[in-house]
Amino acid sequence: MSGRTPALTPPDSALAPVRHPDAPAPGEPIGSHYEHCFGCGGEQPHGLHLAAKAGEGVSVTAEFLVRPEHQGAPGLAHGGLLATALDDTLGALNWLLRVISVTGRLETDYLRPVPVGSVLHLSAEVTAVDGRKIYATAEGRLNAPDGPVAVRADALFVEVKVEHFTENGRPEEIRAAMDDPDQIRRVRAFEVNP
Ligand SMILES: CCCCCCCCCCCCCCCC(=O)SCCNC(=O)CCNC(=O)[C@H](O)C(C)(C)COP(=O)(O)OP(=O)(O)OC[C@H]1O[C@@H](n2cnc3c(N)ncnc32)[C@H](O)[C@@H]1OP(=O)(O)O
Repeated sequence: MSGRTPALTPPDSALAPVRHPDAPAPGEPIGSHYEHCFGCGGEQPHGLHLAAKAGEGVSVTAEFLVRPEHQGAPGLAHGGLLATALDDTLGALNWLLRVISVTGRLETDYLRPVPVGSVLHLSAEVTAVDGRKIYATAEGRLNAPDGPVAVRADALFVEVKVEHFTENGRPEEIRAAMDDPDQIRRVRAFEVNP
């Protein structure tokens, strides 16, 4: 059973997404947006360590090795972590559009169990943009880019300013991020663009 709610169907006024001229080239690694991110950060020992790459158009791919720390049932990935993997892959699309956006809504279909030891091959693409609203879709395939689809999602991301983080994040982490030249460089990549 699957299907998406009307909130995830772009309105007639929505436009086709446009790849930003400074987006990473197809095949180029995108890198983590924050080293402590549970999805893609290198500093999270039990995180998913997703490694995303730019695709063609406004799309990305990523891989997720399911480790024992990611179990829900014995030997199987936890569904919430699979949603995290989809969410974080969708979040990497920010680099193709060169806007900062956050998940407003994420609807996930679980089609097959995902065993520990599997590599989930994820892909995501923006399907439409309507003002601040970014409509996107993602899927995860088992053990090969053309393997069986195990999970899929439709999502609505909403464009935000950097103040979304600086005004809402816990001050300790915000201060540390502001003191980290690499983090500032990442955020500036968005700010210098229209
Ligand atoms: C110094 C450090 C810097 C660090 C720099 C890091 C940079 C790189 C970060 C990348 C990160 C990615 C990581 C992975 C993706 C996450 O996991 S993001 C984390 C999870 N998401 C969140 O925490 C978001 C929490 N929600 C919110 O903050 C607010 O609800 C939102 C989503 C920003 C929207 O609030 P808002 O800005 O007040 O906008 P609002 O007017 O309510 O909505 C705008 C439009 O969207 C629609 N909308 C909003 N929510 C929904 C919804 N749930 N369903 C349907 N429609 C909706 C509204 O109906 C409205 O539509 P229109 O009326 O315009 O037609």
